[in-house]
This record gives sequence, structure tokens and C-alpha cells, in this order.
Amino acid sequence: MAFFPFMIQMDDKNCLIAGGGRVALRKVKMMLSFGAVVTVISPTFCEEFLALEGKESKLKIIKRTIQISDLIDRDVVIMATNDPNVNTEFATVCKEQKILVNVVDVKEDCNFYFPAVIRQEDVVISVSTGGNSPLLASHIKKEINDAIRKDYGQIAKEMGKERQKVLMQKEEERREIFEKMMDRKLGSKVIRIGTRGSALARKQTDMVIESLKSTFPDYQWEVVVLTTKGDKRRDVPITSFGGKAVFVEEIEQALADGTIDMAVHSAKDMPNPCKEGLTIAGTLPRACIQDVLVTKKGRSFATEETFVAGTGSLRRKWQLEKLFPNVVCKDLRGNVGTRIEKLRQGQYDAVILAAAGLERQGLLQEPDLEYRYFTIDEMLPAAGQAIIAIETKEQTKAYTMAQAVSDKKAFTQLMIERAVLEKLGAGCHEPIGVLADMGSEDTLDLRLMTVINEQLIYRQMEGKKTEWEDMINKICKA
Ligand SMILES: C[C@@]1(CC(=O)O)c2cc3[nH]c(cc4nc(cc5[nH]c(cc(n2)[C@H]1CCC(=O)O)[C@@](C)(CC(=O)O)[C@@H]5CCC(=O)O)C(CC(=O)O)=C4CCC(=O)O)c(CCC(=O)O)c3CC(=O)O
Ligand SMILES: NC(=O)C1=CN([C@@H]2O[C@H](COP(=O)(O)OP(=O)(O)OC[C@H]3O[C@@H](n4cnc5c(N)ncnc54)[C@H](O)[C@@H]3O)[C@@H](O)[C@H]2O)C=CC1
Repeated sequence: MAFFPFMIQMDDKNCLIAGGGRVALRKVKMMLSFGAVVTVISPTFCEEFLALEGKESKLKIIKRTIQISDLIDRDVVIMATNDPNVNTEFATVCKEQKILVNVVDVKEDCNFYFPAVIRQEDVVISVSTGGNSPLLASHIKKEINDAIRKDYGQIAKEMGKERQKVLMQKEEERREIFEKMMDRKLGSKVIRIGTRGSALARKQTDMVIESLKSTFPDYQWEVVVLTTKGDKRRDVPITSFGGKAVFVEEIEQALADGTIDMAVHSAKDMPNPCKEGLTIAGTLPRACIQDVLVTKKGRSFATEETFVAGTGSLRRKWQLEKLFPNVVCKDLRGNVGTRIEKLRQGQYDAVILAAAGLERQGLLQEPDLEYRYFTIDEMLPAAGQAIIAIETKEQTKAYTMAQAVSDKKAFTQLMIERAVLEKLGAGCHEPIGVLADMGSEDTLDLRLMTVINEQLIYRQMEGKKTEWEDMINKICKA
């Protein structure tokens, strides 16, 4: 029998749930996300439950078995224990007292079901199969979610704001006003672009928007700033808690969830491969690929004197130590501005930064600083260095748009350089430099820097661009 989908207010409901397992947890999370006050009673709890207690002020956890007196003053009760007798017994009492009750192991005992839910802010879509197959409900939900646009929440909010004004108009005219308003909102073309919040990330996002704007002038561009795990933990070297992926995980999740349409990254920070279903759809033209040694003006590096250089990258550390036997490398984190500040404060004698990042932030002309550019022979860049990449879901509108503005040469370089990393099975921690340089002819100059048995190794190969796959195989094996 089909159940009727009332949409009910939850933030004034007093909810009780018995059981501390996985199923109870799912239901609790759903109710909390709609603002309910939830008490959970159970002699044992799975770990995630206890972690949730500290984070959710509306959640109360009581460690014991449920009693009939617990039902007093409840609006909604969920029986999610693994004891069918307890579940049914309490359900019977609830029904007598006209309390809404859900029993997770016997659908016949429920007077309401939990549907599978899609939510975009205040827009809620719920799916029920009348208890015939929760799994099918879950499947239908996913199918609907993949098919619909992801900005209905936003559109509803905007229409809600204007609704009060429209309701003051004559009744006969309202419908037409609402229809026009809706058509306008639905027709509005907005692309949401996710980025980290650092000045450099913002700047790079602006550059991407600039290039998209000229090709797609009738679109609007909304920047969504996301905080990543890497941004939150500034105190420790990133290699100690997941490598460069820590700057990207949250952003890739937002792409996968559809809360953003595109993400802008420094290509060298992107994990390889992208999260399933996502891809690099395009790149901007590559900027200067060199690394730069930045020092305070007048600081000399006589070879007998040791100097402290800041870098978080093993690639830079190895190459630097080869160039300067007197260098002592110290870990350095933070965005470009912070790194330069640490240099100015004297925490380091020198810091090594990518020229591209300095240039994009207009930090290459500081009067109190000196810049020594490394040649490619001295310091091979990281795969994708100086390339700004646009990541999207595969085969979406955003994907096609990013492809349309993509710089062909930089894109090919990036694909080849990432293919080398993949071939080497390289994660985020290894000291590896890669450069795929393409001449005006159909030539490819492929360079690799890596460390084998504590030895810094450089390899270089020239060949035809069309034979890049063979070249990668050879250079990685050599
Ligand atoms: C009647 C109902 C009552 C209620 O719980 O509200 C109910 C009952 C039961 N579920 C069972 C099993 C599973 N339920 C799920 C998942 C979900 N179950 C949900 C709702 C409902 N489940 C209500 C009907 C909804 C409708 O009308 O379609 C969803 C939609 C919402 C949510 O729970 O939040 C959520 C998907 C959320 C999402 O994806 O968004 C999975 C899959 C999984 O866990 O991954 C399995 C294992 C696979 C399978 O068995 O199909 C069993 C057998 C227990 C046993 O084996 O003993 C019973 C008991 C019975 O059928 O009598
Ligand atoms: N409706 C649904 O969506 C689904 C329902 N199920 C059913 O849900 C039930 C619960 O599943 P899980 O959470 O995985 O089980 P679980 O075994 O992990 O958790 C059961 C919890 O109930 C508690 N409990 C036992 N007796 C109690 C009592 N008298 N008072 C209070 N708490 C008590 C236990 O301490 C434990 O925390 C299962 O019996 C399963 O058949 C399973 C999958 C999905």
C-alpha cells in the first residue's frame, strides 16, 4: 500500500530512537539534518554515533535499554534495535498513543516510512516504494538525482524571496508573474566554480573565468570557496597526513555531489588519477615553468657558509642539495604570501617557489627580495607545474565548456606528464620532476628526475610527439 508523502516540520518534533547501530545512525543523521531534536537510547553505540554526539547540539545519547516511560511526550519514535520483540512491543504502544512510529525491521509495524531523499536546500524529493523494496527506492533516488539540475535549491530560495511581493498583486495576475519569474530563473545560466580560498587559488579562478567569459558571454560565474583538510591543518607537513590529495578531496567531492560544476586547481597539486567520474576537462596556457630561489636582498651564498632553505617538496630538496652542498632544507608550508613572510621574518635564508605562482600574484618585483631563477637543467619542475587545470564531471555541460577554452599545448603536456607519474606508480610523496616540452615541429623532449637508491637520477629523451607512449615506457624503465 502506498504511503502519503506529507512534508512535515521537524524542528519542533521531539524524536526518540532506540538502537545504536548503523541503521539507527542513518535515520538520526537524516532527522538532525532537518532540524529535529533527537534522543537515542541504546546499551551500545557504534563509533560514529559517539563522534556525532559532540558535534550535534540537538542530539542526546543515553546508554541503556529503552523503557515504556521513555515514550512520554514523544512525537516520533523509531525502533531500530536488533531485537524484533522489543521493536514490535514498543510499536504497539506508540500506535495506541497515536505517536508516529517507524520500525526498521518490520514494515507492517510502521505507521510511517523513511523515504530515500534528495535535498537541495529547501527543495526535497522523496521516494518510497511502499515498503516493497528500499533498495529500489535508493536506486530511483540516484537516477533522479543524476538527471536533475543542481540549482533548484538556489532557484527556490530566490523565488521565495520575491513571492511575498507577488502575493500582493491581483490574484488573476499572479500566475503569469510567477511563470515569467520561474522561466527567467530556469533560463539563467549560472556555472559554479569551486576553488580553495588562498589568494593564489582565487587569482587562478579569476583567470579561468576571464577565459570562459569571452567564449560564453551570456553565462554567469559563481565562485564557491571551499576549505580543504590541507587548509585546516597548517601545522604539520602535508606528507604526514595524506600528501597533496588533502588540498583536493573536498573539492572533488563537491564536484561529484554537483554542488559545483567546475573546479580550478594548480595542476601539479592534483592527485592522479582524478576521483571516479571526474576528469581534467581543460587547461589554461602554461606559464613560466621555472622554480625560483627567493632571498632577502644582499644575502650571498658563499659555499662555505650553510644556509637554510624552506621547501615542503622533496623534488626541490633533492635538486637543491645537489646544487648547493652547503644548503640545509627545512619544511615549509602555507600559501605563497605566508612563505615569503616567513623568509622576511628570518625563519629561512631562502625559500623556493614556483615562478608561475609568484608572477600570478605580482610578487616578482618586491624591492627587498632577490630572485634567482633555476634553469630546467638545475631544477626540473613538477608534473603540471605552471598549468591551471579545470576539473569537471565527465560529459557535462561544464566539461564541454572547459574543453572549448582549453589550451591544446598545455593540455597535452599535462596529460603526458601525468602519464609519466602514473607509469611510475608515483603517489604524492616521491621526489619526481617531469617535463614534456614540445618544439614547434612534431618533436617531444621528455625529461625525468627521480631518486633511485638514494641517488638523484636525470633522464632525457627526444622523439616524435606521436610516439609519446613509447617514450614514456622507455624513460620510466631506463
Ligand atoms: C519500510 C521501511 C521502513 C523504514 O526503515 O523507514 C524499510 C524497511 C526495511 N528496510 C530493510 C532493508 C534495507 N533498507 C535499506 C535502505 C533504506 N531503507 C529505507 C527505508 C525503508 N526501509 C522503509 C521503506 C521505504 C520504501 O517505501 O521504499 C531508506 C529508503 C531510507 C532510510 O532508511 O533512510 C534507505 C535507503 C536510503 C537511501 O539510499 O537514500 C537497505 C539498503 C542499505 O542499507 O544500503 C536495506 C538492505 C537491502 C534490502 O533488504 O532491500 C528491511 C529488511 C531488514 C532485514 O534484513 O532484517 C526492512 C524491513 C522490512 O522490509 O520489513
Ligand atoms: N529499515 C532499514 O532501512 C533497515 C533495517 N535493517 C534492520 O535494522 C535492524 C538494526 O540494524 P543495525 O543498526 O545494523 O543493527 P545493530 O545490531 O548494529 O544495532 C542494534 C542496536 O540496538 C541496540 N539494542 C538492542 N536491544 C535494545 C533495547 N532493548 N533498547 C535499546 N537498544 C537496544 C543494540 O545495543 C545496538 O546498538 C536490524 O535488525 C535489521 O534487520 C537493516 C537494514 C536496513
